[in-house]
Amino acid sequence: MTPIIEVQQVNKAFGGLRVINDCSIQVAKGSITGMIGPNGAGKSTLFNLIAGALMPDSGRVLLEGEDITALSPDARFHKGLLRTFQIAHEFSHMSALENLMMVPPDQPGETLFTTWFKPGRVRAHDAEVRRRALEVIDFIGLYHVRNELAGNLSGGQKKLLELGRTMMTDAKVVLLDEIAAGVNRTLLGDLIGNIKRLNQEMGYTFLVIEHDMDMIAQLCDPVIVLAQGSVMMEGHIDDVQNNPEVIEAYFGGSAA
Ligand SMILES: Nc1ncnc2c1ncn2[C@@H]1O[C@H](COP(=O)(O)OP(=O)(O)OP(=O)(O)O)[C@@H](O)[C@H]1O
Repeated sequence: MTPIIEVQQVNKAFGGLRVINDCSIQVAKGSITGMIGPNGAGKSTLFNLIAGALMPDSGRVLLEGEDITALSPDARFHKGLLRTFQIAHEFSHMSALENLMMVPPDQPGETLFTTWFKPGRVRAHDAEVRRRALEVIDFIGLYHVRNELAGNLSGGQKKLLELGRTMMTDAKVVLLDEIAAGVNRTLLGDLIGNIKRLNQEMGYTFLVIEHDMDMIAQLCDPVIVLAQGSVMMEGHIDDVQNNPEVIEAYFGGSAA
């Protein structure tokens, strides 16, 4: 396999609490890799380390073989590594289509952060951006609500819109953090279908943190199990779910 993301012997502590413990993972290019683990296992922390929101105390993060450990989240975003964001409060009063148009594909000097908070800087009426946004909104099945305010969309529709925002960029790897939470079953089916299409038709690699085992089973292979900040096992979901150590980590002791 060709890794697109490599986490090499990463450690991270908050105060005295060691949350990521000599952790190494590889995400294969073209895969939809799942990450599961009991509450507090360090999944979100690891995501933040990969996305650049946190710096490791030691160890390295590589994207396509390049050491990106010292890069900011913006720099990683421009290299095609991104995570979905909840629709920010400020943008809930804009239409679904406009929300997509706020994400410029590749404008030097513009970042997700600056476009999010300085909408005036974005050429929102650019015909090319609009054309792309219309394509994307059609792809994610929200064409019929394109002019609805984002704030009025259902929880599931918002998740689809978040996924659509990644399509306004030249994403290579998308980190999805609990995207199924609060989404009804019908829209969850749409979400899973879209993630698969983005993977198969557009070559996106996904790393997915999810508590919803159904979604993991339908979507992810392989699945990485994180426990106490390091990898407990990695494999097909069937093997993971039948592994006694994993069952113990989830259901034994005080773990949720
Ligand atoms: N900024 C922080 N400062 C201090 N402790 C933190 C910080 N972020 C996370 N932690 C602690 O690190 C541990 C791992 O948290 P993390 O959110 O990464 O786990 P998780 O596997 O994503 O859990 P969950 O499934 O509940 O979301 C927890 O004990 C948490 O309290």
